[in-house]
Amino acid sequence: MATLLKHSAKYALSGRLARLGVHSRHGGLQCLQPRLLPHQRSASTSSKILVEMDDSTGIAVLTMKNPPVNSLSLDFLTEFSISLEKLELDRGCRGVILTSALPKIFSAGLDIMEMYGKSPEHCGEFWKAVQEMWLRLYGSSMITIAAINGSSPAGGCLMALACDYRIMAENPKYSIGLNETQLGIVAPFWFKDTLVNTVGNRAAELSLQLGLLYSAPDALRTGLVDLLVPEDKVLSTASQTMTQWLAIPGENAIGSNPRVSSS
Ligand SMILES: CCCCCCCCC/C=C/C(=O)SCCNC(=O)CCNC(=O)[C@H](O)C(C)(C)COP(=O)(O)OP(=O)(O)OC[C@H]1O[C@@H](n2cnc3c(N)ncnc32)[C@H](O)[C@@H]1OP(=O)(O)O
Repeated sequence: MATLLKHSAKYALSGRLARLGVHSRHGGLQCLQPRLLPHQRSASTSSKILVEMDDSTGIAVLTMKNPPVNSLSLDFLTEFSISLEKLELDRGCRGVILTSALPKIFSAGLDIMEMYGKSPEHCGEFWKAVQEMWLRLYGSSMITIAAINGSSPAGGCLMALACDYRIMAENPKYSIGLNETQLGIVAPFWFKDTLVNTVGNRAAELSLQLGLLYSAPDALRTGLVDLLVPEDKVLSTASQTMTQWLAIPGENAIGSNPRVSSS
């Protein structure tokens, strides 16, 4: 079941995109430039998300700006999914870097106020939006990199785990992890499997059962993140890393992912 996850998410969305007449944009090798000229950039912004697209590289930076902590409210989730869908439909976009505009916080996870004292209808709508966002991100046919420039508990961590690669600021004060058990939430299967796929069975068991939050160095040791860099280098490193990933021709990077190819 675990290995089916990413494949299922991609399949579900590729089916939907195919119905819209959209096919993979991953073409051959592209000459990528690390620096942009202003006319090569385009930006679109909604109240909670800023999307900056570099047409010369095919790399978009999606910046979350939902103060105070980038919590995943219904409005935020909806804007996020729409932004990602637009990028998915943009044949020029091949990679998305996900980051935060807020100091010290990547995302605090689900907005707890959306789950408190709300009607069953609202809760249903909210949970649907959560799953929609997860499907879009985890199943994206673009390369996705989380540039984690602050703490990222619970759903914030899961958002980063849904990306292909995670780069975190090496600030020991920042923490990341799936601490839902501490909050009385039992992890659904897709949530557990996403962690198992990333850190392996034993680390996932400990992490989930104890609801552990890891410091940045411990997150690297556990494999929860792939790379630590100085705080002011998180975004530039994400761009360089994305350039390497996009240099892999065609869909090989996605097709070579064991989570996809073994299922
Ligand atoms: C891919 C798809 C994925 C899909 C994802 C699917 C996930 C499924 C399961 C996930 C479950 C969850 O995420 S449940 C949510 C779990 N999240 C948490 O428990 C996070 C708790 N928050 C924190 O740890 C901290 O706030 C942290 C983020 C580190 C920031 O600390 P700071 O000291 O800088 O700031 P604070 O003073 O604590 O918080 C500032 C204000 O923000 C509010 N705040 C903090 N967290 C909040 C939150 N989650 N929702 C609403 N509001 C929050 C506080 O109440 C404060 O409000 P004022 O007092 O008014 O100023």
